[in-house]
Amino acid sequence: MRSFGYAWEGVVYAWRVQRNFRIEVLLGLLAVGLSLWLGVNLVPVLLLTALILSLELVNTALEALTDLASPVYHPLAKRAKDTAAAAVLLASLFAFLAGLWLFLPPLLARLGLS
Ligand SMILES: Nc1ncnc2c1ncn2[C@@H]1O[C@H](COP(=O)(O)OP(=O)(O)OP(=O)(O)O)[C@@H](O)[C@H]1O
Repeated sequence: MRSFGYAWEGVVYAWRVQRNFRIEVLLGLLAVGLSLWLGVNLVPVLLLTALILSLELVNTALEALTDLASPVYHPLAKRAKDTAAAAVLLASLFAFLAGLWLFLPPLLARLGLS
C-alpha cells in the first residue's frame, strides 16, 4: 500500500507540473469515450493510452533527474531531455495514426458520410 501511495504521488506530481500529461489524460479519456460510442475495440485504445501516459511519466522522471545532475547547460543533458521527449513524440504520432485507422471508418459511417 505504501509503494502504491508513492507511485500515486508521482502521478499527482506529473499532473500538477506537466501540462502535456494533463492534455494526454484528457485525450485518452476522449479516445475511450469515442471508442465506446462507435463500438470500436477498446483494447488497443487502452494500450496506446497507457503507453503514452507511461512514457510521459518516464520523461518527467528523466527531466527531474537531468535537472538534478546538470542544473546548468550541458550537451549531454540536452541529449537526455530531447531523446526522452522524442519517445513521447514518436508514440503519440503512431497512436494518432492508429486512431485514424480505428476511428475514421466508423466515425464517417456514424455521420452518414460513407
Ligand atoms: N540542463 C540542460 N542542459 C542542456 N539543455 C537543456 C537543459 N535543460 C533543458 N535543456 C533543453 O531545453 C529543452 C526544454 O527543457 P525543459 O526542461 O524545459 O523541458 P521541456 O522539454 O520543456 O519539458 P516540459 O515542458 O514537458 O517540462 C530540452 O529538451 C533541452 O533541449
